[in-house]
Amino acid sequence: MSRFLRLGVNIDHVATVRNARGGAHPDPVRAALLAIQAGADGITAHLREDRRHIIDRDIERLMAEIDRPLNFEMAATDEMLAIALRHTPHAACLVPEKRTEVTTEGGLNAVGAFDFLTRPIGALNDAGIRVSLFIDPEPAQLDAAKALGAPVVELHTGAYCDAEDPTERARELSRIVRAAAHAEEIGLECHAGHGLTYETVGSVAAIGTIVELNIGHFLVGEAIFGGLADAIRRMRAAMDAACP
Ligand SMILES: CC(=O)[C@@H](O)[C@H](O)COP(=O)(O)O
Ligand SMILES: NCC(=O)COP(=O)(O)O
Repeated sequence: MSRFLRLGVNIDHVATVRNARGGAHPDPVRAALLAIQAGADGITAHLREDRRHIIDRDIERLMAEIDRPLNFEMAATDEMLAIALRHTPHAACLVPEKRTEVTTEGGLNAVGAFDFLTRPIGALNDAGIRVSLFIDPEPAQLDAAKALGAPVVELHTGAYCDAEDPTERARELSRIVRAAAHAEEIGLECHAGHGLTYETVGSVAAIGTIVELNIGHFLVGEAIFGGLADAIRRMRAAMDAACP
């Protein structure tokens, strides 16, 4: 039997389209419910400090209306920590944020921001929220995550997905493979995500120590052409086909 790899569907960019007109349509919570029906094992939503896509009310509604784990992506700020502690989602994934970036450009610097991260990680752990750190696939970052008491890391797959040159893509994939092996060696649960597509997902899904993938932007884009449920089912099939 193949191993089970969870698919978390990120609905941020349903909210991007909604916010383009400032109204209520398309509703990201409706998208989350549809994603679950289509096979999502969890929902991921990133409440950015500038609220460019997901807004506070979306998080309140997701907590009330979905019956699958919510992975709440957040910057490690006092404001976001208070929101996480108020809602107590299943998981909180700490991500770096820059106001001017178009998307999350790199991983959290768990090594450099070690002292700064100690308090929010401790508070989330104490509240029973499963803490994950969104980091680049670097062993030193995983070691810092472990030392900080985070039980989970999510490896940033953006550099691998964005690489156009096959040699560079292979190099980026090996970094992910090595980091995922290191996660198992030091006892961290390993997730991955960012920029994954039908084309790039297989090589990451094939890494046996990764147990969850979080995928959003590509699925929302594909939904324009064939519907969200169909895109999720195709992604699930691509993951299953690659699972050892
Ligand atoms: C941390 C991460 O990877 C997600 O937040 C996702 O990329 C969607 O949000 P943005 O596109 O706004 O970064
Ligand atoms: N943490 C990664 C995520 O949730 C989805 O990233 P993307 O597929 O929207 O790039």
